[in-house]
Amino acid sequence: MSKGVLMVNLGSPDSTNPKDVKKYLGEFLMDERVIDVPYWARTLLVKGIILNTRPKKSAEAYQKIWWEEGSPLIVLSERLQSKIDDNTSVPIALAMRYGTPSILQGLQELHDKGVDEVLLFPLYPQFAMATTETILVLAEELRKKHFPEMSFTTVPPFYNHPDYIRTLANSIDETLIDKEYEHILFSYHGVPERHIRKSDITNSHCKIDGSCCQSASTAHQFCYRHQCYETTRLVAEYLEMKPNTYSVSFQSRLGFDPWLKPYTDRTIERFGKQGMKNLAIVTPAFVSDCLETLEEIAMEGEEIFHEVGGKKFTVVPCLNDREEWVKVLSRWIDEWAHQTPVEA
Ligand SMILES: C=CC1=C(C)c2cc3[nH]c(cc4nc(cc5[nH]c(cc1n2)c(C)c5CCC(=O)O)C(CCC(=O)O)=C4C)c(C)c3C=C
Ligand SMILES: [Fe+2]
Ligand SMILES: [Fe+2]
Repeated sequence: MSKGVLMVNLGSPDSTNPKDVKKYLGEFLMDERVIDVPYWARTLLVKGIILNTRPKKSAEAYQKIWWEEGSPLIVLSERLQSKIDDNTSVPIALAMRYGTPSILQGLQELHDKGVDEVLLFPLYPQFAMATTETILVLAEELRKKHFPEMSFTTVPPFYNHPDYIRTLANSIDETLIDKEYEHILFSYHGVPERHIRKSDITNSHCKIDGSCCQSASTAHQFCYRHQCYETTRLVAEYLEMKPNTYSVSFQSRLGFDPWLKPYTDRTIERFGKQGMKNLAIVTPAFVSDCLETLEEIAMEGEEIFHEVGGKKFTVVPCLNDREEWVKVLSRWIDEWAHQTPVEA
């Protein structure tokens, strides 16, 4: 048996051309775990409505953050892969759930290197059906179809792993050490409330009323909301943050369904209106900076804050390819690769 790793991130369009953005959004939004309505309704909504207007607007947003080497999300994921590769002897392939390099290409790359035991590594700290689950389902479909001899092990969501919490806390500390700030906002990507109910394996725990996520439940292994609040609680504990100096919000909502609240844009606006002058913001649902952090938070968020009287808006970068994070991931991979199988 030969081992290898497939790291999977979300993906980006091939370029900022509206045609490429449309192709990417089409693949992304037609995923039944992203827009989880019957196929006919999804087709009507995505192909009939969203793809007629959104690609132009999204392309303009991508143009503001695009780098010479390409999409920040892809470039940063490649840098992470390359640095981990330097630290471990295990073959590491990188794939994107949407766009390229695809999961099929990543598995093929590992297969060509003789790998038949794959560590599937979704690059998401918190579980969501629109992120972790869709990667695992597609990878398994492709394995069965193209690589039946392969076996998979999956890296579980690491939202509460001490190594992740410490690395995230250190990155916050490093960014904010000499900065004045009154409050840290932990802004996570949002999901429709319906997704939380669908992922509730008990069918009864999640009430989305603010209390369920604090009472113990087996539902929490698949509860994005619980996992976001846990990441926040553990980082706050690690940094010994005082109550009321930090809070949680959810960004990037799309459409008219209720999404997880409170919404980030409205929270930033409220803080400014209440007289807050120095706000810091961290985005723990993203391990790599991307459109949602570089444009929606660092540009739009800052603009909202300034419009309502805020002065200083400090954004903590994602973990990206920072050294401590590379070391953590390399160690996780090495520990998996060198563990001795448990005897039956
Ligand atoms: C119903 C729509 C969406 C759900 C649900 C959703 C969940 C979700 N997404 C991320 C991470 C990222 N999303 C990004 C971009 C993005 N997300 C949506 C829609 C949903 N996301 C859209 C339409 C877009 C594209 C941009 C736009 O038109 O607004 C990105 C950035 C990609 C990039 O190229 O930089 C990331 C990363 C998570 C973690 C998540 C659920 C927890
Ligand atoms: Fe998203
Ligand atoms: Fe919950």
